[in-house]
Amino acid sequence: MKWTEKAWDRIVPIYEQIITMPFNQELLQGSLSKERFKFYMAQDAYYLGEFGKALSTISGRLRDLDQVLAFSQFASGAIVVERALHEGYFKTLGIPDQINPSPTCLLYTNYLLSKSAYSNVEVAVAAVLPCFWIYKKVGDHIYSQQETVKDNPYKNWIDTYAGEDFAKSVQHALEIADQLASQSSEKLQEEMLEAFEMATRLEWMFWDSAYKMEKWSI
Ligand SMILES: Cc1ncc(C[n+]2csc(CCO)c2C)c(N)n1
Repeated sequence: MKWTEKAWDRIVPIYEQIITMPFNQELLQGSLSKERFKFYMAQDAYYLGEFGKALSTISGRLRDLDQVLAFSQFASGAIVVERALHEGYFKTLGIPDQINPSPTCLLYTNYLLSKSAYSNVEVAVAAVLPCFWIYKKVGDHIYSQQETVKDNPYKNWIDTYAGEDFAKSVQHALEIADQLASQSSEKLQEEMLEAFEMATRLEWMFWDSAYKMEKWSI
């Protein structure tokens, strides 16, 4: 069994809950409040910048040059989306340039930055994988259902991760994770699974915190 198959099996219960979260249901229906979407967008822009840095760090730590190149392309992909948000949604929604991360956003980004710098690079790759894979799965799910909803105001955002190029990146990231896992000990593979599960949980929390428009309690 491939490592990625084991990884998916492990997070199926979380994935099933992600699909039915109010944030994603309302995004799909087009009924999500503008306030919540705006909160999400601002936090996501912060997330994307930090995620891009984590991917760059991983890129520099990989040994195989094809993998180095792939991760540096993923990093620029994340920053390009961040820039596009700034040019587009930030202006139309009136989001300020300076974003203070919410507790969950800071938790998730710092988790990824810390894994990318201080864990084995195999574990770091496993930690960033849910970002790709969960968005692909959730995106496909939403995309397949949204035909029923006319004039969804969030259509542009839903389309962001629906293209062929994104599908190829996800496939490539999965292949790299499997290549690395196949050269790793059982113990390291288990550590990779744990990081993958933790980051999946943090994806759930990121949507949940956007729906709640989470604030710092002090
Ligand atoms: C919280 C959060 N998690 C994942 C993504 C999706 N995403 C961000 S960068 C990237 C791949 C490289 O461009 C993908 C798939 C997001 N937008 N926000």
